Amino acid sequence: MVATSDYDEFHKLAKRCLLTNTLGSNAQRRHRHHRETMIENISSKLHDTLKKDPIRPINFREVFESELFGLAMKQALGKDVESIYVEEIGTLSRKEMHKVLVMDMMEGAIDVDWRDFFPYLRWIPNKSFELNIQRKHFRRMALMNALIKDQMKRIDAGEEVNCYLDYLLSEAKTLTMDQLAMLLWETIIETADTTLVTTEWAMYQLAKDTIRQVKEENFSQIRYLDAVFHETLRKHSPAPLVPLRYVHEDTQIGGYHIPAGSEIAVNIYGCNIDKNYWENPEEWNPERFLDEKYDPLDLQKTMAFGAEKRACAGSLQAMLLACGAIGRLVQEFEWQLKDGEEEKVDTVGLTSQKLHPLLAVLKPRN
Ligand code: HEM
Repeated sequence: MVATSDYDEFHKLAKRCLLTNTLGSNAQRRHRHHRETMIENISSKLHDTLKKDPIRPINFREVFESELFGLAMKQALGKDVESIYVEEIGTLSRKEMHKVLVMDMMEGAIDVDWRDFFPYLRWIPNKSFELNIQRKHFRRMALMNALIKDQMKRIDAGEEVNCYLDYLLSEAKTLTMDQLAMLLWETIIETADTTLVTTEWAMYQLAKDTIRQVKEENFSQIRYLDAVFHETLRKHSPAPLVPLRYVHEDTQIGGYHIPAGSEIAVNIYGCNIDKNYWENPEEWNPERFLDEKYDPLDLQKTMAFGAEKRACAGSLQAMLLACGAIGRLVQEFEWQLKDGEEEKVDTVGLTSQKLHPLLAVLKPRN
């Protein structure tokens, strides 16, 4: 039997808390004002920039990334912190915090240790690799601890905010400080990365799409927005590989013998562009999801969120954030790629982010 990844008591506690306070449907309803503020801020930043220079291409990522990080911080800690003094590393601005908590960790996840390709040489030290990972981990933990301590002062002063930190402190009292820091950090990095990647690819596809001539009316239809979201996830899966699954017993898959003790990964990207399943899989075509065979409420139309017990806990949040932003941005502006942008489809990093940030020329619609 191939079991899903280990699913122990700690994992169950963590996932239950995360869904109850932050990512489940009731929780997402409570966090609606954060989403509305985020989209409002993005819209006014874009309008302000265009007022100053209407023909200058906009770097969409710069605006969206900063606002999404703010939402992640509010959801996790109750506050979008502008700067913080961390005893071990000094004072960090908001941009530096984003680097320590998100960018450095995403880079670290794909750092290659050459010894993985030559396991019999594992005894040779690879000091620079190890030091680099340790340094990133050290900075992340130091910053998370400082952020938590700061917010604990607020909580001790009797101020209650509906955020994940407050919830964990009152409902999961057995957590160690390190566990608390890691659980909070996990929601920050997951909120701040994959949703950005998906929204940026969706806006690229929409801005490029001269055939469909993106119409404002389409985007007041939830069904069309949903189709754009899922088609973007299919074509540009931000998690191309599902985390490893541990094989508990000898088994057969697709004619291959898989011995107990192996670890296997599922190629999500492969499933999402499989010609046996999708018609013209290379084409970005949201209309395919308007077919009645797809339930608009089903978040698992593609393999992008994984499957079974370990399936993504944040799929609802990702959908609400991305669809909310895409709908509003298309209703407010006409989008056109800057000349030469069309060919820029290379990806980078663990989550297949667009290598070149999307540059588009925007025109406010009345
Ligand atoms: C478009 C956006 C996203 C995509 C494509 C995505 C994809 C995935 C995938 C493929 C997995 C692994 C599933 C498996 O092992 O079967 C996963 C796990 C997870 N994701 Fe997401 N994710 C997204 C957004 C988010 C967001 C916004 C959050 C929350 C802040 C989140 C939280 C999680 C968590 C907590 C897990 C681990 C679940 C577990 O181990 O039980 N994800 N995600």
